[in-house]
Amino acid sequence: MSKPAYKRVLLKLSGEALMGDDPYGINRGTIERMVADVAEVAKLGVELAIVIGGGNIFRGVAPGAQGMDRATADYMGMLATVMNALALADAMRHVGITARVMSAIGIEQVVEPYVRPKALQYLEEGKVVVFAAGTGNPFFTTDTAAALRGSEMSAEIVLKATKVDGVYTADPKKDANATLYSSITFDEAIAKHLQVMDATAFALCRDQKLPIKVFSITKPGALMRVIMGEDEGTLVHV
Ligand SMILES: Nc1ncnc2c1ncn2[C@@H]1O[C@H](COP(=O)(O)OP(=O)(O)OP(=O)(O)O)[C@@H](O)[C@H]1O
Ligand SMILES: O=c1ccn([C@@H]2O[C@H](COP(=O)(O)O)[C@@H](O)[C@H]2O)c(=O)[nH]1
Repeated sequence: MSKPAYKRVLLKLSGEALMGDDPYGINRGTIERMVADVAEVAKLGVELAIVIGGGNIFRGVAPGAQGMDRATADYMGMLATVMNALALADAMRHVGITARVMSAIGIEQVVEPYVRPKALQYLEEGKVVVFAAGTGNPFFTTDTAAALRGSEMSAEIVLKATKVDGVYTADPKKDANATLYSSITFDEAIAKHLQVMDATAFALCRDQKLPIKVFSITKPGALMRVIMGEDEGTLVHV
């Protein structure tokens, strides 16, 4: 069997994808399918650092957050990612994968704080590290957290596992004529205002020369094909 294309990756898992067909929250079957994909990769010996989004929970509370102070709402969003991270780590435990959750905001009774050398040690030990609470700062996103933690962990690539199968000329959920890029430069993605990731995340990855692969988390076998270096999704590069 051929070898994985990467030794260490930063996997950004869509929070919104976790709700499956439910209106919000965590769909059991969906998280189990995601974890099965992750477990397959972890068992190959690929070091996995994961950042999880919060759209599945935050979308549920968003109507109540209307008119709120932005920073307060953002802290609520970050807390949503902590819940997802705990659920993800627990689902991994069920399939025999050891995961450690590290939070960017201090809630030490619940999860350990993010400490870079400790996270690196866990990865070297073969544990999956789930980074919760994004960057720990309001006005950012978990995509930027993925770019940040990917850089800090010296990952070879950021894998954005989302609800669409790559980067399109426009949002494919809104424009039926949008076409898929097989690759695109960071500068082009930023200049064209492609909203699949925020510009801060693109800019940080560009400056760190950290490529991004955007692919579908719902497409069976897509994560494994990406890990094996096969043609899947869109590569965003310098
Ligand atoms: N040019 C584009 N190409 C592809 N997707 C795009 C584009 N523009 C906008 N999108 C939208 O971006 C979404 C993915 O990004 P988004 O950050 O919203 O979600 P996520 O990362 O999957 O979820 P979460 O934020 O909960 O983790 C896609 O579902 C798609 O509808
Ligand atoms: O560094 C961060 C990361 C996230 N947030 C807030 O959390 C929600 C959920 O994250 P998604 O990236 O949208 O999944 C986000 O909308 C922000 O409100 C943050 O403030 N800082």
